[in-house]
Amino acid sequence: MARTLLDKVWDAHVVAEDGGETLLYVDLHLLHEVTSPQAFAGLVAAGRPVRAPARALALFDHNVPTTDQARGIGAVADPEARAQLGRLMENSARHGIERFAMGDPRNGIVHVVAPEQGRTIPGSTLVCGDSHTSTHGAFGALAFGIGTSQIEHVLATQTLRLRKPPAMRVTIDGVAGPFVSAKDLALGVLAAIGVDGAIDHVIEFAGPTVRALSMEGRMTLCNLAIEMGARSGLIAPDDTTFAYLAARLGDISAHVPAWRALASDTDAVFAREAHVSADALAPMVSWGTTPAQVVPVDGRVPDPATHADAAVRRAQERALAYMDLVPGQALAGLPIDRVFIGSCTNSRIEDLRAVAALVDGRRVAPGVRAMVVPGSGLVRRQAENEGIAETLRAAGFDWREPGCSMCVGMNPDRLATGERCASTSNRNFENRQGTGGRTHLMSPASAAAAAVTGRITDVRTL
Ligand SMILES: CC(C)[C@H](C(=O)O)[C@@H](O)C(=O)O
Ligand code: SF4
Repeated sequence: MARTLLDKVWDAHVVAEDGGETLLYVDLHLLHEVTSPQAFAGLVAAGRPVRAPARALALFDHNVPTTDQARGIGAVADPEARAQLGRLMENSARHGIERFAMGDPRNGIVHVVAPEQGRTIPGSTLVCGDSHTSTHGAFGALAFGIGTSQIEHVLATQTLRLRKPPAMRVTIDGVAGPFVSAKDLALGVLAAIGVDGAIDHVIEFAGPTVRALSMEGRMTLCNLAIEMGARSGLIAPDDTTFAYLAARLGDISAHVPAWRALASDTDAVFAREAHVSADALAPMVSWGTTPAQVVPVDGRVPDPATHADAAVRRAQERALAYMDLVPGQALAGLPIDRVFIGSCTNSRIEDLRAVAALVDGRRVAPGVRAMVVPGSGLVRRQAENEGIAETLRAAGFDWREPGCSMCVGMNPDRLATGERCASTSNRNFENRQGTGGRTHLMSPASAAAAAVTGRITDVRTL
C-alpha cells in the first residue's frame, strides 16, 4: 500500500501497539530548562534511571539573558530563571546527559542547535518539551513537542505513547516574488488555512516552491506548522538536505538511498490537502494577536463590521483594540518602537544575512531600539566572521548573545506596555513579548526595513 513520509518514519519506530495507541521509539530527546525540572523530579521520585542518556541533549535558551553569558548562571538576575537553569545543570550532570551550558558557543535555541550540530536526522524521531519542535521536520524527522509528563515518560523509557495523527499535505507552487521569504510563505499559508486549518494533523509541505527553499527556509516553514494547529511539520529529504548534512557529518553517502526513499509514494493518500500559490503572495505582516491575523504589507487591517460571523467579529475587535489599530487602517507607515530579529523561526545565518544586506549603509531610525539575537553561539560566531555583526552594529543594532530573548517574556528582553514591535518570531499573542506589548510578525527583511524607516514598510519599496 502506498505510504506517506509520515507512515514511513512512523512504521520504522513502532515498539508496540495497544488499543489504538502506539509506543514509538524516540531517537533524540532535546531538553531545555523550562519544561524539564518537574520531569526529572518525577523520575527520581519514582526511583527510575534515565533509560538512554546518550539519546538526549540539554540546552539553555528560554531564560538566559542575552548579555554576559560567559559569567554562566551567575549572570542570571531572576531567581526563578536561575533555579531552572541550575536544575538542568544538575540533572544533566547527575544523569549523564550531554549539555551545552550557557556561555558554551554551541549553546543556543534548541531548534537551532540540533540541526546545526547535525543531530536532526532524516527518518528519525525527535521530541522536546517545546511546541516548536516541529522545526526539525524540515529534515524529514518526525518531531513532536511534548508536555512535562511525557518528558518524564521519554526519560524513563525512550518511547512516546500516542495515537497516530493523520497526514495533511500543504502544496505550495508558483514562484515567490522579491522579498517573499519562507516566513512569508508560512504566514501566507496561515492566512489561507487559519490557526486550526491543520488541527491534529501532521503537515507535509510539498511542491516546487518548498523544494526550492534552503534548509533554513524549510526550518522556518516547519517551525510555523504548529501555529496552523498541526502536531508537526515534515518535508521530504532531498539533495538540499543531504548537502546540509554532509557539511556537518562528512560522508553520508551510505545513508542517502534510504533517506531519499522516505519521500511519500506518488499515489499516497492524505487525509487533508491544501494548496497555496506563491505567485500571489506579498511580504506578509500580522496585524492581530494570532499568527493567522495577517495581511500583505501593502494591505489594510480588516473591518470587523464586514464579518457576518459574530465570533469572528468579536475576536477581530478585541485584537484591534489590543493592537491599538482602527478598522480598515493601512499597515504600511505605522510607527514602531522596537525591532526584534531572532527566535527559532528566524535567527539562522541566512536570516541575519538578509538583514545585513538591507541595512548595510543605512541607520536604525531615531527613537527605535532594534536588537538582533542569533539563534546559537555558532551562528553568532559565523555572523562575526562574515562581517554581518559589524554591519549591524554600524547601523545601530544591538548585537546580542544567543537565546529565545524577546520571542517570549521569560528573560530580561521584553517590550514595555504599549510598545509596538516588528518581530521575526512566531507568536503575537497578547502580552507574550512583555505585558501590553504589541507584536507584528514578519520576515527578517521586513523587520530590517521597519528598523531603518521606523515604520512598517513594504521592503520592496526601500
Ligand atoms: C516555554 C515553552 C514551553 C514554550 C513552548 O512550548 O512553545 C515556548 O517555547 C514558546 O514558544 O511559547
Ligand atoms: S525562540 Fe520562541 S518559539 Fe522558539 S523555543 Fe524559544 S520561546 Fe519558543
